[in-house]
Amino acid sequence: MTILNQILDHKKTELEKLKGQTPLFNLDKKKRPSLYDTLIHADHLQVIAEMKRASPSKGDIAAYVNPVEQASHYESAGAACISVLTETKYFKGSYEDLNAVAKAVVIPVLCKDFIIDEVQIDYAKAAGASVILLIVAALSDEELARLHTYATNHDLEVLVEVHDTEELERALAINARIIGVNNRNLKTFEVDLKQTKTVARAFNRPDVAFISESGIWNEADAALVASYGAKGILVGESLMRSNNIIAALQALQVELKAGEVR
Ligand SMILES: O=C(O)c1ccccc1NCC(=O)[C@H](O)[C@H](O)COP(=O)(O)O
Repeated sequence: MTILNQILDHKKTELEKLKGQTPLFNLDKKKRPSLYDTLIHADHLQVIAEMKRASPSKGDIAAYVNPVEQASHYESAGAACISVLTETKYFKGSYEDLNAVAKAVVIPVLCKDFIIDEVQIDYAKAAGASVILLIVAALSDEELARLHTYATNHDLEVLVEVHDTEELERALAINARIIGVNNRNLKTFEVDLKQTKTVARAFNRPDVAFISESGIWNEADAALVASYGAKGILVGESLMRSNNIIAALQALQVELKAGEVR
């Protein structure tokens, strides 16, 4: 059984609990900038900086980091968005982390989870997210379209994650505006930044904000995926492990040159 299937099986068991409760979070509603607009108008690579305590591939990364401090460093270093992992069992995240970060920053906040049901979107919104993630590999076409519509009807932006060109076609079929290619193979955990190139070359849609996710460690990695056409990157582990978060994040914000090779 793949790790994705294990995570999704566990999610199904959690859904009943979520459905039996009402999400109660302390939040003053903020109007955050649009992640899509930021990406589309970018003149330098935009960083979605992730609050990631642990992962299935690496185990503990930074289990006891204070999410508010981490997010505040990200925001002051110029991050375009903060991604907060809310999955509990494998990533040690929570909706409480998301809510704490949402209260502390004014930039867009992404709820990074394995969403398979509307109730999770309700929790993400209630906790303060302005963006949610939908993973094409985790959903049927009908589920993907339904959850995408549900989120956008609730004033949320959606990052639609793909791993290959087949999944890209499925994302384009629901008119996804923000598409991210995950460079991590969820079966082997291998990371290959060339996945970004393969997917970028398969479409030419300047109206779609295209980002590259996972395995970005330094300026050279950032410049490489920018040269493939990425307007943004989603970065977790390298920033979580950095002892100079601000410098590390600023180095990733490389200039976007017009007419990058795709
Ligand atoms: O990170 C994992 O091990 C992982 C395993 C299975 C499913 C998802 C996983 N990660 C989620 C992510 O998409 C990453 O946290 C995100 O792209 C940042 O990646 P990185 O910069 O490599 O930490």
